[in-house]
Amino acid sequence: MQRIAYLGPAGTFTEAAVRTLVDPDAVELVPAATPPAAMELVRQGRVDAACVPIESSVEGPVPTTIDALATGTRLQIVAEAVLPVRFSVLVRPGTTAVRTVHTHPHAAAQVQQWLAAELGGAVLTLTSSTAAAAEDVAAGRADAAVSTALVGERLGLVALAVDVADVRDAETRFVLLTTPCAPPEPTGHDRTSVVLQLANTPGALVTAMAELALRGIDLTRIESRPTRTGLGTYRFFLDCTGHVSDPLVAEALAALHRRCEDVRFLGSWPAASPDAGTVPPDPAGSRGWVAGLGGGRG
Ligand SMILES: O=C(O)C(=O)Cc1ccccc1
Repeated sequence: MQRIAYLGPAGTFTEAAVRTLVDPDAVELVPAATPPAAMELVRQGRVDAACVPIESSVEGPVPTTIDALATGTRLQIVAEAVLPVRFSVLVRPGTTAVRTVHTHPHAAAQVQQWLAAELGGAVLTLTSSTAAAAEDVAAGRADAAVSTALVGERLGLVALAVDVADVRDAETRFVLLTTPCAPPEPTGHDRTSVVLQLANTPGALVTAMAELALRGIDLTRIESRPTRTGLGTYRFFLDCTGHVSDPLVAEALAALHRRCEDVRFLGSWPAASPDAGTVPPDPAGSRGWVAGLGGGRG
């Protein structure tokens, strides 16, 4: 039976995400304390895959996930799930005053106005997941947790408020990672991701991005993260539409490989949200035109 690690403990949004990506009855789900810990289990061969949150529509990237993707032995994204997130504020039955609140940083970012308005004086502590925060409440280590209704029911907590959100319709993207493998077959709605290490020269980033732009490849995400070797040195995470088997995406990756100090391929996989379209193999028939010149046509 395949073993799949996920950001636990049981009841996290990540568990809900992994359940949409694999048949939960056909795999063993293995909770891990943090995204890097889940990813390390894959690198050590102790699980077959890991599911981790990578970005949210409100707070942007999950830094621990993307840093662990850029360093250590390479892992590859093979699938993604985009989930709407709804928060409940959970307390133990009979709680009358809330002085401490625990939650995950991405949940905190999505309910900060609500917390300030409703629980203004409470001290916020960040936890490794929303379910871990709820466990803290159940164990008496916190008065309230920003978590999910489901975890509240499981732990015998009650909801002080449900459907709490500063921004309506927030979504989080989760990815399924394995050791390097042949990417899943192209579907026509795929996403490709790379991490670039660029020379510290004027125009290096613009030139790299131009390799996509000039081929009509849509850049769907760009992040920079410090390399931790000194101020002013960054890695760039680029997501684009298309699949490594699309000729234009392959050409762009080859050009990036020529231009960058290092390119780490993070995978090509079916996109869950509609921002990823197709990259036509020969827009305007230009390849056909060049091929024809060799035969005296055109
Ligand atoms: O803590 C969780 O339940 C997670 O899966 C991480 C997370 C936290 C907040 C929003 C989306 C994902």
